[in-house]
Amino acid sequence: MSDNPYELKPTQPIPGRANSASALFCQKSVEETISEFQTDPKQGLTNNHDIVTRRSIHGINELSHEEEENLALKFLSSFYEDPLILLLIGSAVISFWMGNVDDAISITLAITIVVSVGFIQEYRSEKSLQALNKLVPAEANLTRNGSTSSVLASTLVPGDLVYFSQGDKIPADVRLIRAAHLSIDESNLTGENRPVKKSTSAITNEKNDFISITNRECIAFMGTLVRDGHGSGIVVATGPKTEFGAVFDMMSEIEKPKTPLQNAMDKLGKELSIFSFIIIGLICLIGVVQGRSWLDMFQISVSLAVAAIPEGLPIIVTVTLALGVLRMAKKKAIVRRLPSVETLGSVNVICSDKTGTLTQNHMTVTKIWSFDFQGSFNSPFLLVDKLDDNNLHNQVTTNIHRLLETGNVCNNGKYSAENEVYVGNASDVALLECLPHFGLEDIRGTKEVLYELPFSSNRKYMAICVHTGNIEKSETYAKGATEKVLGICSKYYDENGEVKPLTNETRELIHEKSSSLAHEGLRVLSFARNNVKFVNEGNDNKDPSNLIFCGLIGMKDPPRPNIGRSISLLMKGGVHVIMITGDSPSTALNIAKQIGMPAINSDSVMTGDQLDTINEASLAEAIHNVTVFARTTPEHKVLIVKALQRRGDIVAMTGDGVNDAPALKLADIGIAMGHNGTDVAKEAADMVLTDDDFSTILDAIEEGKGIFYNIQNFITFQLSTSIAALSLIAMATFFGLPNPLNAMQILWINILMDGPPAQSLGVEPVDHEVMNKPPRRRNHKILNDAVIKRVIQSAIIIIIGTLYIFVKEMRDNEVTARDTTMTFTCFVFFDMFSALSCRNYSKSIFELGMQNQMFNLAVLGSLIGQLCAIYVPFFQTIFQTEALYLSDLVHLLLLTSSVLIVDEIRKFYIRRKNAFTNAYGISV
Ligand SMILES: Nc1ncnc2c1ncn2[C@@H]1O[C@H](COP(=O)(O)OP(=O)(O)OP(=O)(O)O)[C@@H](O)[C@H]1O
Ligand SMILES: [Ca+2]
Repeated sequence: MSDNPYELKPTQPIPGRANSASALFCQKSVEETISEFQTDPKQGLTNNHDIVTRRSIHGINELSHEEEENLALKFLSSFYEDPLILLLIGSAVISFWMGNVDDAISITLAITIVVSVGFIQEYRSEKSLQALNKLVPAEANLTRNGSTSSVLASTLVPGDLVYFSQGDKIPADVRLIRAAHLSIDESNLTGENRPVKKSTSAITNEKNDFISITNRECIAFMGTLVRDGHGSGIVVATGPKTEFGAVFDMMSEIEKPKTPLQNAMDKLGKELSIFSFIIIGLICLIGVVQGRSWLDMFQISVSLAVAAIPEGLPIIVTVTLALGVLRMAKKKAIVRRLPSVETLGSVNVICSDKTGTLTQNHMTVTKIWSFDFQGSFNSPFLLVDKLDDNNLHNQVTTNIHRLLETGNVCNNGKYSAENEVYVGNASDVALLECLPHFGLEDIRGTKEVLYELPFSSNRKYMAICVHTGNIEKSETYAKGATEKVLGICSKYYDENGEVKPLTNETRELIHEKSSSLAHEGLRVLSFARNNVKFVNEGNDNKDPSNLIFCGLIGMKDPPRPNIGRSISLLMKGGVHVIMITGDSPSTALNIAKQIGMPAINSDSVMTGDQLDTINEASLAEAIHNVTVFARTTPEHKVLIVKALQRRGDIVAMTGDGVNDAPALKLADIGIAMGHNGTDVAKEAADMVLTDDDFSTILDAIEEGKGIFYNIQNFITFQLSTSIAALSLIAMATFFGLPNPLNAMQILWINILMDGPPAQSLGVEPVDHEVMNKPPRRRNHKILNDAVIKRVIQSAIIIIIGTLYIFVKEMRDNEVTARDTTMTFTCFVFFDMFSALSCRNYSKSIFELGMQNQMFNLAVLGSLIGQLCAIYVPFFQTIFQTEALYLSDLVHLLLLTSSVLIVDEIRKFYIRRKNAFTNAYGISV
C-alpha cells in the first residue's frame, strides 16, 4: 500500500452492494443495457436536452468531500482545546475576581488575539491542503453524437458511451460493450493487486445469488486502472452511486499521515515544551519563595509557557510546505504528496524516459524503406519529409502501399472531430497523419476487427486480425520494434512485390537498414502482414507467425526545446541524469547526444538484454558509467532504480506510460507527465508536471531546496526569540530582579514570534543559488549545528541587550511603566532585526533587497503595532506602557541593530570561507 496521504484506499476489501447499478447490469446483455439507457453503441447519447435531464436527475459525476465544518464552532473549540489557553482564561477569571479588572480585560484580549492568529493559520493550512487535492482533475474519452473527445469526467451521465485504453483511469461505473485484451487493476477498490481480465459477456445468475465485485467481469469500475488492452462501454452509474462512491466516505475517514519534517517538528515542539515547563516551573517556584505575588507569578508563567512553546512551529511548517506546493503548482509542477517536497531537495539522480519527456512525443514520418529501394534508386530511403505530396503520390508502389496500409490498419489512433486531429499513441498518430500525403485514406471503417494483440512495452509490437465480412478471409497485420517483428516473420516482399522466404542475409540487411535509421535518432517501426486468421483463444501469449515483412518507417521525434539547458543546470547542481527508454540503443544514443547528456560513447549504453545477464553487484558497478539504458521493459526500469537506491542515491524517476508506473512508484520521487501521461503513471507518481516539460523539474528541485532553507530560517528566528524570552525572565527571577516583561507583553511577543513575521520567512523567494549547492543528504537534520549556533548567537545578544536596558532603566530601584516599556520595546526591536537577518543563512540583507513583500508587511505591521502599544492610551493601559521619547527609540534602534550587524559579520565570514573552498573545488 502506498504512503500517499491523498490516495484513498479501503481498509478492507468490500463485497459491493447487491442492488447497485453494476450488480444489476453485469447480469444484462449488451443489447439490454443499451436499450435500457436509450443510447447508441456507436454514436453515444445524441439528444442534448436528454443529457441535461439526466444530469439533473443523477447529479454530476463527482465524489463530494465532507461538508464544511462550522467555522464558529471550530474557532470556539480552539479556546478550550489548548490547556495553556485554559490556564490563561483561568488567570483572567482570578484577576477579575480579585478586583484587577484591567488585568482581566487585557488578558482576555490577548488570549483572543493569540487564538485568532493560531486559528487563521490553521485554517489557511487546511484550505491550502484541500486545494492540492483538486489540482489533477479526472478526464474521460466520451462519445456523444458520434464524435469522440476528451472531457472532464465530472460531465458524464448514465447512458454515456466512453472509451478507455491502457493507462487510463475508469471515469464511472461502466458496462463494457467492447473489451480488447482488457485487463484492469482494481486494487484501488478491492485491494487485490492482480489485474482482472474483463469481457463483455453477461453473467448468468439463475439462482439469483449475490455477485461480488470481483466477479462482475463485464463491469469496469470507477477509479480503477486499465493495465492492458482497451475497451468501451456504457456508463451505468456516476458519482456517489458508483461502487467507489459507496466506499468513498469510509475511506475519507482515514487520517492523512504526516511528513517526516512535520513529525520532526512535532517532536521538537514536544521537547521544547518539556524543557520550557521545567524552566517555567523553576521560575515560578523561586518567585514564590522570594515572596512575589503568586497571581503575578502564575500569569507570567502561563504567558511564558504560551510564548516559549513554539506551538506555531508545526503549523508554520505545514503552511510553508503547502504554500510551496501551491507555488510549484503555478510553475506547473503538482506535488501529490506533501512529503515529496522535502525529498525534492535531496534528489541526486534523475532517471528519465526518453519519449514524451526528453522528446516531444510528436512523431512525424520522415523516412521509409522497403525492398524497392535495393539498388534501383538514388536514395537508399524514401525521404518523406523532403518531397511534396505530388511526388509522394508517385512513389506509392505496391510495397509502399502494403506498408502504409499495415500502418493504417494496425493502429489505435482515433480521430477527434472536435479538434480535427488524431489522438492516441504518438506513433499511431504519425502513421495516420502521413496517409493523405500519399493520397491514401483511413480504411479502418471498412474492416471488422476479429482479434487484437495490443501494444505493450513488454511485447514491443502489436498485431491485429481483421476481415471485411467473411471471417474465413481474415488478414493479420503487425507493427513494432524491428527485432520483435522479424521474430514473427518468415517471408518478405522483394523489390518486385513478390513473396520470398527470409534468409539470414535479408534479415541482416533489414537490421542494418533499421539501425541506420535509428542512428539518425529516428524511432523505427517494422511492418508485416499476411492473409491468415490469427486469434488467441484462451492463450494470451501466443504470437502470430509466418508473417510477410513489408518494410520500415522512421519517425522523427525532436527533443523538447531547452532540454539541454535544463540538463546542464541539473548537473551543475550535482544531479545526475540517466535515460531509460524502451526505444532502440542507436535512437537513444543519438537523442542523448542531441540533448547534451555527458560522456556519451558506446560504453555508456546498456540494453535490456545485457541487464538480464548481469548480476546485482556488476549492475551497481556498471551504473557508474552508464547514462543510457535502451530496449528496457518496465521490470528493467524497476531494477535500475533499485540498484541506484542501493547505492544510496535519492532517485527521481520521470515517465508517462504504463511501462513507467512500477518504477515511478518505487523511486523516491516519481514524476509523471500530466498532459500526455497516462492516468496510471499519474496515479503512481508523487509529482505531476502539467506542462510535460522536463525543465519544470529544475524549478521544483530548486523550490524543494529553497523550502528547506526557509524552514531552517524561521526556526532560527522562532527559537532565538523563544530562548531569549525564557532566559530573560529566568535570569531576572534568579537574580531577584523584578520581571522585565509582563504577561501581556510576553503574549504580544508570542504573536510576533508565531505569527506573521515568522510565517513570512517561510515564503522568502527561492535563492537561485541553491541550485549550485549539492543535494541535501537524506538524513541531514533540519536543526543542525549551524542552525543551533546561530540561534544561540542571536539569543545571547538579545538577552544581554535587553537586560542592559532593563538594568539601566531600573537604576532608581523601582520598576516604573517607563522601565518595562523600554525593555519591552527593546525586545521587540531586537526581534525584528533578528527576523531580518534570518531571511537567509549566508547572504547579506543588502544583497537580498526587499523583495519579500509579505515580510515587509509583517514587520511594518508589527512595528506599527508596537508603536500603538506605546503611544495609544487604550493599549497603554493594556500593556502597562507609557510614551517614549524619540531619542529613546533611536537609542533602542541603534542598540538592537547589533543583532543584525553581528549576523552580517558571521555571514561575511561564511561567504569568504565558501568562496575559498569553492575555488579549491571542495564542496561544502
Ligand atoms: N503503437 C505502437 N505499436 C507498435 N509498436 C510500438 C508502438 N509504440 C512503440 N512501439 C515499439 O515499442 C518500442 C518500445 O516502446 P515503449 O513505449 O516501451 O518505450 P518508448 O515509448 O520508446 O520509450 P520511453 O520508455 O522512453 O518512453 C518502441 O521503440 C517501438 O519500437
Ligand atoms: Ca514514454
